[in-house]
Amino acid sequence: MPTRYVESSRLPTAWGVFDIHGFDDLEANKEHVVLTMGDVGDGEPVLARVHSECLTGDALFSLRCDCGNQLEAALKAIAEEGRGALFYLRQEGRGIGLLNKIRAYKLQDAGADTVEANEQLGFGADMRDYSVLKPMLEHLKIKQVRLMTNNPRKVAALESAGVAITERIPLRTDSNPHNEKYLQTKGSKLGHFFGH
Ligand SMILES: Nc1nc2c(ncn2[C@@H]2O[C@H](COP(=O)(O)OP(=O)(O)OP(=O)(O)O)[C@@H](O)[C@H]2O)c(=O)[nH]1
Repeated sequence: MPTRYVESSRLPTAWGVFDIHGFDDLEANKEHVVLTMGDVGDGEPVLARVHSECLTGDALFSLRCDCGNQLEAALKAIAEEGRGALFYLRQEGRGIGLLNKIRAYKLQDAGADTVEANEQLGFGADMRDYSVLKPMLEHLKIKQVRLMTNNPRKVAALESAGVAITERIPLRTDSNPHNEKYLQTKGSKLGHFFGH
């Protein structure tokens, strides 16, 4: 059973009330959460965001990435519609974890891009596994989504979880001097979409 999510002072209370659902991912030994608003299990397309954990961007306001701004923009869009779901997956650092992401930042400060830094640490460019989405979507009875993302892998992941993507909604936020190269590399090397 979901319980009420109490918004932080960073989210305007005018956005309304989200429910929070917890999911145990026993295989990966992770705990994920989903914030929902409204009736998401009625079979109609659900405005949705699959967001990967980024402690530095989401909680510590780092400008090195676009994560915090995207999280806020997605919650706002859901609140404006009064219905939707935000899947917050514990896949810190594109799946390499927080400490390795910090190591990768050091390599980026020395000139590597975000993909090269992962490779220099012995990881693939993107180590995320989205298989946990299937039981979460089934539990919430979500069958169709309008997905807020620039990432083609997330579109594929949801499709393979058996969900129809009725629309992909780009989620661009303003760049800054600290994340410009990172955003460029996501476009050139990770295939992120830039437009509709
Ligand atoms: N390894 C690594 N991970 C990073 C770096 N910068 C941000 N991240 C992680 O990248 C992930 C970004 O997640 P999302 O914003 O959900 O996804 P995305 O792939 O950018 O796709 P969108 O849906 O278009 O935002 C988070 O897990 C961040 O911690 C980096 O330089 N190196």
